[in-house]
Amino acid sequence: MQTSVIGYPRIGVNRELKFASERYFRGEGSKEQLLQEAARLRLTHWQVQKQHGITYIPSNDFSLYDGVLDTACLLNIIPARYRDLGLDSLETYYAMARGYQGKRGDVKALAMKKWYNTNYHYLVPELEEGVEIRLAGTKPFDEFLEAKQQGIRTKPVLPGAFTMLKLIKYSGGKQAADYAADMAEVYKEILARFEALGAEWVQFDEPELVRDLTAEEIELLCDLYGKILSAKGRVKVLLQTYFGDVRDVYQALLGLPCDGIGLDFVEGAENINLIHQYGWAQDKILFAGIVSGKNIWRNRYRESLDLIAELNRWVPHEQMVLSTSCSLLHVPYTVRHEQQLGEEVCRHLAFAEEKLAELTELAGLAAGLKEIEDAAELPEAYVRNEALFAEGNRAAPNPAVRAKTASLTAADFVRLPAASERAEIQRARFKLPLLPTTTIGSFPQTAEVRKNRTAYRKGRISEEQYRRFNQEKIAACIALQEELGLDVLVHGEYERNDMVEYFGECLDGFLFTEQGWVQSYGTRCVKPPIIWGDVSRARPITVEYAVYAKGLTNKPVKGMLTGPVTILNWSFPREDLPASEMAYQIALAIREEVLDLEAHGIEIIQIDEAALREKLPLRRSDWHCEYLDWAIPAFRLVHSGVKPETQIHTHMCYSEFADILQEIEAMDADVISFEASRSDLALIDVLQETGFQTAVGPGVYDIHSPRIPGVDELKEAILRMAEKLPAEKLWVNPDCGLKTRNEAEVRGSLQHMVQAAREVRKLLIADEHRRDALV
Ligand SMILES: CN1c2c(nc(N)[nH]c2=O)NC[C@@H]1CNc1ccc(C(=O)N[C@@H](CCC(=O)N[C@@H](CCC(=O)N[C@@H](CCC(=O)O)C(=O)O)C(=O)O)C(=O)O)cc1
Ligand SMILES: N[C@@H](CCS)C(=O)O
Ligand SMILES: [Zn+2]
Repeated sequence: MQTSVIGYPRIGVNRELKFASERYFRGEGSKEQLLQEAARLRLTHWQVQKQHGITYIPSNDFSLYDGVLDTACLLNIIPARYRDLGLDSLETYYAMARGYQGKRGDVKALAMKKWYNTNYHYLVPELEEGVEIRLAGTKPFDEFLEAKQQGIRTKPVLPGAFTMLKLIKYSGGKQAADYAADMAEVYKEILARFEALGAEWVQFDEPELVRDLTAEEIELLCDLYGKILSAKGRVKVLLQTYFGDVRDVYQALLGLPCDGIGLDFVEGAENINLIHQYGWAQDKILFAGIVSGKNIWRNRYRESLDLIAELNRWVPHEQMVLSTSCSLLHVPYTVRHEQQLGEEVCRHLAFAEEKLAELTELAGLAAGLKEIEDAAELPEAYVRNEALFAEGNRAAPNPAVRAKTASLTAADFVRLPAASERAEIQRARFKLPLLPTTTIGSFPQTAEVRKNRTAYRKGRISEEQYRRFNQEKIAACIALQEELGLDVLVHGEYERNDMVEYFGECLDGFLFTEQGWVQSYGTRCVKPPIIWGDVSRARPITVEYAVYAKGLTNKPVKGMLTGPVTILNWSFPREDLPASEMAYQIALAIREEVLDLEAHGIEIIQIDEAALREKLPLRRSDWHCEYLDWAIPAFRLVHSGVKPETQIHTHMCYSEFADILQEIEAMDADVISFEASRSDLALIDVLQETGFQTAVGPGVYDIHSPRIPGVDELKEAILRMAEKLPAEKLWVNPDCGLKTRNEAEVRGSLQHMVQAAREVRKLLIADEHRRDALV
């Protein structure tokens, strides 16, 4: 049986692409050096897949920043404000990705959004009226040729036309359907070019097909592909779906003149039922996504072979290719470099490279499926795999933890008194000014901050030296915030490598990797911890630094924690427990930390739920039973035990919140900060329309861009907020933590933010007085 990989990680085992890009951004490395490193990585990735015997190796899955942005540029979808900078194509690309502030102008970056239900973020293409969709680049063709020159005939991969049309933000009056004909023309041209270059297969990624689709959307899909495939020559087209099932379009897909359909059997359990119900098409190859592209656990061959056997009832062997369930972008490179985890753990793990081996091994076993059923002696690979799973529970259950989650009652999820009553108590306690200013938690994770951590980890400095350094940073951070005049301060999170990995390291039940990097956006990566056993808190985690920071100022200092849903969503979860049980275990551990902070005099505690929206099922019909019914209670469980006067904040980033505002309100926090700036503060309209009650801080500027927002721009943002929402419920803050920025950028931006808040505050108070005088 043949094998296919949907996409491969690209940042580099040692994050080489990140470092080369950031050197280039700082002006320390040339464009040639960056492009050379990129080419080296592409070759390495193709070679490793070839060595593992993968039949269909992807190309154009590589990106210097983001694949959707690459495709927007390829299709000429570049807003005028970036074109007008008059930069070369690479610099224009980075201006769209990161914003630009320099001699040629001052423009914000494109909006950034979560890539479906993952922790990867893509740049939202923006199509202005009058911009012609046309083929305006050669990247996919260049990379195909680059691989071909190395003797590897790849399967080029691009986001499909339907998905692109759905992801684009239309800034004129037109809509997706208005561009269908132009889009189809370009995709036809792309196919013709690949045909001429000698490609056998081209993969169009269509994850939009796993969402709920209307009749018009299905019509748009059929219309698009009817056109794109109408003049197709020999080159074969694979419509690749992932992250769910295609229940709304399965029959329509069978009717399209494509050559292959990729279905996800890991996250799309319903896909097998669709095949049962409607059969398969004789003219199509099934790319069966059976090896998970999201988890880091070994594939259980027996179950996969059972699934293949089941599929074989409708799809003959020769019409089936074994595939990953989605791109391997979402898992780390390889277990080989993990020195600390130990063999007894590592043998259960499969990162990208190990998944390549699994694909090939499984394909070999699947080819002899009949023999496995009949054989007296089972193949060695099969026996080895079964033995691994026969080891049983990897970590024994922790009876104390299980007893706690089992004895939870409804009252444990309710904070008293009601939010409105708490708001009064807290107003009297904190006496904060109108439009209080604060930040989201982290301050710059500079090279020296990381060096300090690395030095401590490697035993080059003592624990005391390590802590002293962090204390000095905290003291400087508090001094800076006082100097800038912020109202609610933070300690800066200098002790944390990452808001989730850090808690993973401090809680029992988690494992963490040394090299398990996964790209989150652009050059930024995370190392998700692994949930291995039952989770509990062995000792206080954040109290010491929080108390230290509080002792340095008379202003309130927010304690800073990561919430259970985010810790769970940004970790690699175990698969032998329901998500709700894992979430409640983590919630109980973080609850202990909340109560400890409160007991040590921390009056405001922020519990970040940055990832709350991320794992919301892609289909609305699945939202409650599968997710929100435990995710919201898990958050409530964390803070329900605090006193009325303790102010609980939460923070969420990079999501579309409009459709779950009711549930967000039900989290019952006292204050919520949202990402809003990069989506043009559109959220505040929805907050207004829905009469959102919780106090909010819709981020007033985008922290992911190095540009420093001007005072006027910030005033305008705050005024827009104050026009729509009651000023006494508004907070002023950046849209996320400041860890990715440098100190000069932070100082400049916060200075402007505080000044803008003060000026708007004055205006509002003057307005109020004027109104009072009139009355
Ligand atoms: C809010 N976001 C987060 C998401 N997911 C998370 N798990 N965490 C998040 O905060 N998803 C949505 C957004 C995404 N945003 C970001 C923002 C920034 C980063 C980021 O900066 N990542 C860092 C890596 C962070 C880290 O773990 N650093 C470690 C390791 C540092 C290191 O490289 N050490 C070197 C030596 C360095 C030296 O000596 O100078 C080494 O050990 O070899 C640490 O600080 O200890 C990044 O660099 O990409 C991610 C997501
Ligand atoms: N407190 C975290 C939240 C990021 S989503 C930070 O400031 O980095
Ligand atoms: Zn955030």
